[in-house]
Amino acid sequence: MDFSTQPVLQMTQATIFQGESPVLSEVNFSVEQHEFVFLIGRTGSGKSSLLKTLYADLPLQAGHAEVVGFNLSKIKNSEIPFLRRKIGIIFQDFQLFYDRNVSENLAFVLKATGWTDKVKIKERISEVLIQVGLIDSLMKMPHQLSGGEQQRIVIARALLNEPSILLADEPTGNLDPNVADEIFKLFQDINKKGTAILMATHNHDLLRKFPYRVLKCEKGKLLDSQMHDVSFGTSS
Ligand SMILES: Nc1ncnc2c1ncn2[C@@H]1O[C@H](COP(=O)(O)OP(=O)(O)OP(=O)(O)O)[C@@H](O)[C@H]1O
Repeated sequence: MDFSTQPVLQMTQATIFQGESPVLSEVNFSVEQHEFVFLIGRTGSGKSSLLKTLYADLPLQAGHAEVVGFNLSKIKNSEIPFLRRKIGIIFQDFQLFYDRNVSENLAFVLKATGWTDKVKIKERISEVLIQVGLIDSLMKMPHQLSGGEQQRIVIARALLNEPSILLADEPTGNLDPNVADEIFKLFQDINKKGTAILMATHNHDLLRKFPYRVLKCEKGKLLDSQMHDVSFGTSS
């Protein structure tokens, strides 16, 4: 079987819950390996809840979802770290360890995901830092870096285990417009190298500038620009 033709994630008739309350229902969509997809919708419309369900932070209580080969209805707690190894997760707030330098922040993730060979750990850390343009910051503490640089480290951290998809929740939300553009370019480069991207954003400039596919949370449903006429104007 040629796995490159399999969608990297697929949801069928899913309901996204926060506790007992349904947030989105009849969710049907898939993302292919090469795709860059925006996720939009008003505040509180369910973007973060959908992303959290995809990385098994919220349980899938109804419907079907397959993410990087894991069936979310059947996933065991012990399997969740393996799911997250194949998904890179990027938040708006950086969640770096501020008492460890960049190298230690990245090494922590590698060790926690089963890497033991010190030489390989060092090599992989260098590779991802080169990819995000921050190899010179290897020994710096996070507070010595700008917001944009910290976000690059977070992206480097997400890339460590060569994920099939990056799930990004407002990754440019706290950054100046110029810095946000640079970070966005980095996501595009990563996508061109074959990693799918699903990015929640309120940034209408990005939506206007880049004609990627759009998923929109609206009135408890998920609209897909491949099938529906999705307007950007009401998504903030
Ligand atoms: N931890 C939680 N417990 C209970 N309800 C929650 C929780 N987090 C979010 N909700 C509710 O779920 C709904 C969807 O919220 P969610 O955070 O997914 O929206 P969002 O589209 O990501 O919003 P934003 O753009 O502001 O990040 C909202 O009604 C929200 O109040």
